[in-house]
Amino acid sequence: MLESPIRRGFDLERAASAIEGFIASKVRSAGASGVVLGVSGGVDSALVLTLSVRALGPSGVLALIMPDSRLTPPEDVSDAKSLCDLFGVRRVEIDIAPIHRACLEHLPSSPLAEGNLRARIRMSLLYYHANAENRIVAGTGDRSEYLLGYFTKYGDGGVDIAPILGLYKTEVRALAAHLGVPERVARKPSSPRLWPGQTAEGELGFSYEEADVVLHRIFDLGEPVDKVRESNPRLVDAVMDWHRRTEHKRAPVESPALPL
Ligand SMILES: Nc1ncnc2c1ncn2[C@@H]1O[C@H](COP(=O)(O)OP(=O)(O)OC[C@H]2O[C@@H]([n+]3cccc(C(=O)O)c3)[C@H](O)[C@@H]2O)[C@@H](O)[C@H]1O
Ligand SMILES: Nc1ncnc2c1ncn2[C@@H]1O[C@H](COP(=O)(O)OP(=O)(O)OP(=O)(O)O)[C@@H](O)[C@H]1O
Ligand SMILES: [Mg+2]
Repeated sequence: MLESPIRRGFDLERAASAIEGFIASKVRSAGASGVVLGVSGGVDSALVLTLSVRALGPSGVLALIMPDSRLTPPEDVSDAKSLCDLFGVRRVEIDIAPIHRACLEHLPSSPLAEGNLRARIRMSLLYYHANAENRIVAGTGDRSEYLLGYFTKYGDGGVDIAPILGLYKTEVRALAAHLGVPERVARKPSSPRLWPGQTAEGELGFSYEEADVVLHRIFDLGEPVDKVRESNPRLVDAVMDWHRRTEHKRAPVESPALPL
């Protein structure tokens, strides 16, 4: 029996069945023909692809491979293609470089905004295909990214369903390997690849192995932050800083109460 690296007694096989049931039920209740998702060559999208195929069969899944040809490593594209071929899933490849370049002709320079624009272009292309083929957009965000707010609002965060939002990154890797995702993808260091040289752990300032333990103790076990802090104050402060700064990404859009 495969165990979660951080949660005792949490059975990843049963988690996989629950996620597969969720995907099938959401597609059914939406009256959709299946899901569409972006497949990057990274582990999160590889796992959602795997679970979606198990839930819906290959014909229920459409994969968009959306490299920016100026930035995306070619091995990511070949990993993404191989994964789709492994599962017999239809794949559409779209180079987003010309779209990104065309947008920026009209926009002032900002490295962060230019990076997030890539995620938002991908979201728009996913929704185009969702509309065109009566599919729903399957998100690939995991619990670590969600609690840290490590995603682009209305970019990779703009989705219809979030099948792996309950799994920490360390669990995503374990489950992906268990379900047959090739090791090189299951172990690939995470990166949004929104700008040159970007890695998730480099930008966050800590590893997912470190963060997941802290997040689990605080958000699942309900331990007081001050108690968790005793083990490693700098780490816990850094993790909670990401969490607090991104509260707005997890909250419903706010509107004023009107004096009616
Ligand atoms: N208090 C508040 N209440 C309501 N809205 C608020 C707000 N503060 C900012 N905002 C809005 O949010 C915007 C900032 O959020 P956002 O646009 O997301 O931008 P931001 O969080 O600054 O950047 C996105 C982060 O997610 C990372 N990322 C992106 C994509 C994928 C992955 C990955 O894991 O692969 C990671 C990326 O590397 C970067 O660190 C502001 O421009 C503003 O519009
Ligand atoms: N080149 C790409 N082609 C298709 N989809 C992409 C591409 N880059 C990013 N995406 C979409 O955006 C999502 C968020 O990117 P992110 O990097 O967090 O996920 P990942 O690459 O699947 O895994 P990891 O977080 O471990 O790198 C991806 O899972 C995928 O759905
Ligand atoms: Mg990635």
